[in-house]
Amino acid sequence: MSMLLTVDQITRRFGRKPVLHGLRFYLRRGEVLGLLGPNGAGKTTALRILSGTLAPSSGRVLLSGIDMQRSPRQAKARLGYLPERAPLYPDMRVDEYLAFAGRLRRMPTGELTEAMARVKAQCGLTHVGQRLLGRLSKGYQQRAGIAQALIHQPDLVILDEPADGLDPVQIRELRGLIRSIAENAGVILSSHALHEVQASCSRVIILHQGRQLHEADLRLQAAAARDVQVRLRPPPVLSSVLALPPVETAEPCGKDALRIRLRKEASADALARSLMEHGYGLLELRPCRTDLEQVFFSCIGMESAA
Ligand SMILES: Nc1ncnc2c1ncn2[C@@H]1O[C@H](COP(=O)(O)OP(=O)(O)OP(=O)(O)O)[C@@H](O)[C@H]1O
Repeated sequence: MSMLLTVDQITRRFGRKPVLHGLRFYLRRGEVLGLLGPNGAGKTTALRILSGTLAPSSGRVLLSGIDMQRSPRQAKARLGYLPERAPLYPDMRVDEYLAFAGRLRRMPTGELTEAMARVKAQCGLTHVGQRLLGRLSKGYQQRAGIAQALIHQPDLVILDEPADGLDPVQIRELRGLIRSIAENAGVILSSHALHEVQASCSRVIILHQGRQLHEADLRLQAAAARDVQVRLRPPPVLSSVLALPPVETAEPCGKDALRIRLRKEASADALARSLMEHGYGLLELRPCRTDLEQVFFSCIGMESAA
């Protein structure tokens, strides 16, 4: 996969106050990268720099190899951006708004009609084209904000706190929409909610006080969530455990104990049954902790139990 976005040692100061300290990361097409951090961590500032609406104090942003500062028009033509406060005009109808967004992107009329139908279908807006933006629910307003960011089929889509203020149903719909966007583009979103990033993103960067403190592949974390530790009597024979249907992988971890990764469709109950059917007594079976929550809270200097 080729590199879609390269962020190279970005810093930013406001007056004498440093707000970002040397951010460095990359993004590939098809990835959803989450910038996770508490309020004031620098997420919005970072996204504004990536979207070309704010200049960095130093460092470079390359989008498909195009330097954002040297060739801003070419670079911006390849990205769609939904700021923290969606740029909506309450007196515009959804169709008028999307047409306006397309004209700002200099799309020819013929192309625009097709593009509007496409983004409305993708964002679930087809039946509200004639509704005023100001009369839509927060969830639909957010969809309209995302639709304007997608109108020109960008390679990179940047969403600042897209789930903020949405109810649980709207959040679930948003997650589906983000997945559909990532089929054709790279996505970066910011959030202060760990569970939101875990649900939507393939990779996460934890930001705190403008510093990039941790980076993790969430697909590996998701697999790790299927890990359990078992202690068995008699002491387990690895090959016999590996042959059990619920088991994807197994490795010894201490006396009479194994760390087992369950197959996607398997449950811990099925594993327990299977082990007992094969003559093992179960002394212990417990889920292995995924450590992202612990890492997040230790990054921001709080205990995870807080
Ligand atoms: N235009 C500005 N002038 C001065 N300081 C600013 C400006 N914009 C942001 N800051 C400061 O930069 C720091 C990072 O702000 P930023 O909005 O990027 O954080 P954030 O992680 O997006 O927070 P939130 O989740 O609250 O939106 C904060 O201390 C903020 O007060």
